[in-house]
Amino acid sequence: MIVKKNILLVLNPTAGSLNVELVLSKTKHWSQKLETQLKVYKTTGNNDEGKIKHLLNTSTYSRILVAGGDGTLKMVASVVIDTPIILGILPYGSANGLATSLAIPKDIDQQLEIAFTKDAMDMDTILVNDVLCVHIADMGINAELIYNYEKTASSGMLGYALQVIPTLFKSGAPYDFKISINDKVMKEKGVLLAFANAEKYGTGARINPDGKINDGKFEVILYKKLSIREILKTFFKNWSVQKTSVATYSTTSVSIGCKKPVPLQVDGEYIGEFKDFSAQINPKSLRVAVQ
Ligand SMILES: Nc1ncnc2c1ncn2[C@@H]1O[C@H](COP(=O)(O)OP(=O)(O)OP(=O)(O)O)[C@@H](O)[C@H]1O
Repeated sequence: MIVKKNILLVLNPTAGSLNVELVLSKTKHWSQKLETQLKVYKTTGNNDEGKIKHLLNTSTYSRILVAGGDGTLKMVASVVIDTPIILGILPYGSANGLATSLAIPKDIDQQLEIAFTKDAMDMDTILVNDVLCVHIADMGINAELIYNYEKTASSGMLGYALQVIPTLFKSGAPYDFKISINDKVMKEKGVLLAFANAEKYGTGARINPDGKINDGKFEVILYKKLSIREILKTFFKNWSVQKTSVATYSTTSVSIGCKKPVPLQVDGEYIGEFKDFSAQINPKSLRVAVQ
């Protein structure tokens, strides 16, 4: 008797750009073709994490395919972190930060081929103030922008762009940062300080050109200045800031103290305002199928 591999599809029916019927029928088709046993779990927004943990306790799954946005992906990642289970990404959110950095294609059949059949990359994750970060976290002006965007009913990139100017008017930036890396302490002023595991934001803007998601390190990137023009340019793929206004440190951990509370966002989600920050790498902690 052939024992079929168990595959779990976690699908968020409310995610930004998801066509539920299409994803379901294509995934079932690939599962039949590859002779796997498919279980579908549709999220409800109500204790999905607990219900997925329960499914994993009752059967052994070799892969979990995640159809949704960054929120759904993070929720599943937090369940499978430090386990051998491989994640397949079907990116259908309004912004798909990790998928952009991993160059997951737009075509559903190509996505499913990767998710079902390709080998896993063991990627690093970061813990930022005890919050799991798979992609990029930052403190300062971008987190203020995300906070203002989440407060309004607007959606999509335009809604986000419209918040740039009002955010800059109200902003608490520049901030005073005391950055401690190993035994070195640096006092710097800046408008944005990022903890970058990946190379690019979901928009495609390359914040961390030398960043590798599986090198056991992350980059602390300090933007000393950012003009309105430069912030607007972060919406475009070919964005790069002038080297003179940026300082980059590659590390496995950092702690940061601020004189006043600074807003923090992790993987596109606003977390809150803090005076003290810490970030540590969790090397090779998440297995993701890539091309
Ligand atoms: N059936 C559901 N009904 C309502 N909300 C849901 C449901 N399933 C999941 N959610 C909510 O969806 C959110 C996660 O959405 P996700 O991030 O995947 O998509 P998105 O918001 O379109 O994408 P992005 O994060 O890329 O902007 C969570 O807040 C979760 O609670």
